[in-house]
Formats: sequence, structure tokens, C-alpha cells
Amino acid sequence: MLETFSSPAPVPLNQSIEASIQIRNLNFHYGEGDLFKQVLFDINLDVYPGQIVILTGPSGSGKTTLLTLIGALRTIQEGSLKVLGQELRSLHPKQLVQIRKNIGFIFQAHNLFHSLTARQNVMMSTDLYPNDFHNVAPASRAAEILGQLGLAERVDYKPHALSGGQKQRVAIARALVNRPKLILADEPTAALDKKSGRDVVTLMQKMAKEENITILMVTHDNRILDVADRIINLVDGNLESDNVVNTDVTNDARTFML
Ligand SMILES: Nc1ncnc2c1ncn2[C@@H]1O[C@H](COP(=O)(O)OP(=O)(O)OP(=O)(O)O)[C@@H](O)[C@H]1O
Repeated sequence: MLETFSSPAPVPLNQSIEASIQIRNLNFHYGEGDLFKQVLFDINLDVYPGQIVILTGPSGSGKTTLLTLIGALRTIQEGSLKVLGQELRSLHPKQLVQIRKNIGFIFQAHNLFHSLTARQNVMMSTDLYPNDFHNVAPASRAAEILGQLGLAERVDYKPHALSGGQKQRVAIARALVNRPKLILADEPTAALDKKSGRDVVTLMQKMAKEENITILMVTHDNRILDVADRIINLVDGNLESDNVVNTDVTNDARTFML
């Protein structure tokens, strides 16, 4: 059951713990001259490790733009944006690639490669961003994470032989395989039926809490709002509200929220 507090943006009790995302006075526009269109206005936001934050708001309010800025997929124009302790503004493209190594991306269109098996799709991440899995071979690590997501029997299946929910779970496995500290998800349940959508977010929630991962998720799906610790509403490029909704958090994230 959702319980909403009209609290201001959460402030950490323990100031020594660094925000996973810290945004200050962020403005962003598309185009120049006649095509100039400002879509984000003076955004300020702190998100702490282990928090699950849902970003909601009307179509065109700037949610995806904000998510892609945080994901180091766009250039910061004005203001400050720190992700996992690194200021993104003025970073060289090579440095941005390094930042992305620690971020897992999950999109509505799961973007799996149809000619590759579930395991090979997950290994796209390990190939791109080689990681230390404590001497576990990437193929074994990929199978392990697929197993954790309930796909042990589907490791060697190609996407056409998987349901929508299973495909999205492969995309989640691909996002999680490198143990990112931050997950950015854009409408991860939009293409799924009610049960698959619920299963997918429950899995994400479990992973976030077990591994202290920060999740920032854009969604229009009211059915999954209850997984959030915080719900942030973006309207016409402005942060309209930022509410703590989970009064039942027992993990460390709770420490930062009141
Ligand atoms: N590449 C682009 N060039 C110009 N304008 C863009 C571009 N991408 C987005 N926009 C505009 O910026 C505004 C914000 O778009 P954005 O996709 O961030 O919104 P959103 O809240 O994610 O919308 P939705 O919920 O429909 O996905 C919209 O008016 C959109 O038309």
C-alpha cells in the first residue's frame, strides 16, 4: 500500500556517504536558433545507494532526456551532474565510456540480438566491458545471472523462442552482469503483460536491495509504483515533486530518506 509523504528531497543523515547521482542546476536544450527548445529547467536531485527511484510525468516532460544525461549518453550543457562520484561535465568521450561501465541500461525495447542465444546476449556486456568475476569465466557468470533471473533452462535459447517477459529478463541480466552500481531503466515493463511486468520489477527490486544498487526508472506504469522508495514527478522539464513513498524500507537506503 502506498503512503505518500510531502517531504522535501531526501537529505542523507550521514553526509559522508556519497550520492550515486548528484545534480545541480541542470539545464538542457535541443536545437539552436529557431529550433532552440529548452526541455530541462534548473534540475536539482540527489539519489543515494540502494534507492529505487521512479521518475514519472507526462509525455514530453523530459524524463528520457534526463535519464540519458545521467547515463553519460548526452553532453552536459549547463549545470553539474555527478554520477558515482564523477562530474560528467567536460569529460572526454573516452572518460564517458568508463563511466558507462558502471551503469546498467534497460530499455523498453530490449534490443536483444536475434542471432545470439540468451547467454551470448548477456556476454555482449562482458565483452564490451571486461570485468573481474573472481576467476569465474564470463560464460559461467552469464549463465549464473540468467539462472538468478529464473532463466536457467533458457540459457541457450535465442530470443524468438522466449516470451516477452523472458526477453526482458535477459535484458536485465545483460544490465546486471557486470555488477553495475547504478541501473537506468526506461519503461522496462511497457511491452509486458501485468504478471511479467510485476515479475521483472520484483526481480530488479530484489537485486537492488541485495547488492545496494541504485535504480532510476522512468515509467508510466502505475501498477509498479509500489516498488519505489521515492517517486519524482517531472512536468514541463521541472521537478514538480519528490516524495518518499516506501515507509517499509529496512535496508540502508532508509537511512537517507528522512
Ligand atoms: N533529439 C531531439 N531533438 C529535438 N527535440 C527532442 C529530441 N528528443 C526529445 N526532444 C523533445 O524534448 C522534449 C522532451 O522529450 P523526452 O523524450 O525527454 O520526454 P519524455 O518525458 O521522456 O517523453 P515520453 O514519456 O513521451 O517518452 C519533447 O518535447 C521532445 O519532443
